[in-house]
Amino acid sequence: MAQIFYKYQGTGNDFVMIDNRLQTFDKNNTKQVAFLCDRRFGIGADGLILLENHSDYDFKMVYYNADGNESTMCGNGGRCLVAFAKHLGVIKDKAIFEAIDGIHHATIKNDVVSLQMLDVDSVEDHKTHVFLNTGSPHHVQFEDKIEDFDIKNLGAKIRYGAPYNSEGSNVNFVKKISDSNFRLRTYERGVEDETLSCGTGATAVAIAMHYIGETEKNTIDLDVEGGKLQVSFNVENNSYNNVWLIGPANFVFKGEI
Ligand SMILES: N[C@H](CCC[C@H](N)C(=O)O)C(=O)O
Repeated sequence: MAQIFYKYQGTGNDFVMIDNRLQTFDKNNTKQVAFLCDRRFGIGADGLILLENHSDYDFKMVYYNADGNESTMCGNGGRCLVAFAKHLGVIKDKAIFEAIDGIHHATIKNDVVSLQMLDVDSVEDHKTHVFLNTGSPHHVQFEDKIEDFDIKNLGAKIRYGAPYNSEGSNVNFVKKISDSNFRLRTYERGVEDETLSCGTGATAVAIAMHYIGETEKNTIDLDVEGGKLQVSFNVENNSYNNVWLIGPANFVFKGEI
């Protein structure tokens, strides 16, 4: 029987989306997920996301990186899943759903999705870089030549090197434009390449810049390769809460294999 696949993208971070409310998708078939995400032999995407039923919330999110392995929270993917849920009629203009890192609230207006991210209570300032977890692990460091540097090699070296090693981390390179605007490029774990945008990465950069005193703003615009995201938060004695990731989430196509 043919399986229906959708494609959504949020500022260039793209995902194969599957309505798995009938639990028909083989979740243990890593090779099948990697095939579907393969940009030559398959549909092509940075990740694959299942929409599933949930007894207490609007739906459940299951996220896989392009390497086929289930992974931690995907901010852009969560935003795209809210748009997908609306398309399917599962929600109207707001959602509460469960993901691997907990419960998320979201709203959608036209094609813009606002997704509440988890609170961040621990930020590590290592001077050369900042490390924090915004639902996925993120290493953040400045890069003056952000428009032209070898992100794939430098990103891989950091991602596989100590202290991250095999578990790894996503790696974000940032340049300050103003107190309320930063540009970032991200090497993503599990894609093992640069992605045009990383939602948990943009969230990590915004919080990191505030934490190290690069800005006192709590609404920050993030320029990513695939567009623009906005992150807002409240701060209470170095704990970040009411954290929101805002940006477009667009339907690309529906097809079957
Ligand atoms: N590759 C990430 C998960 C997806 C993060 C990114 N796509 C986002 O929008 O947050 C990881 O394995 O930690």
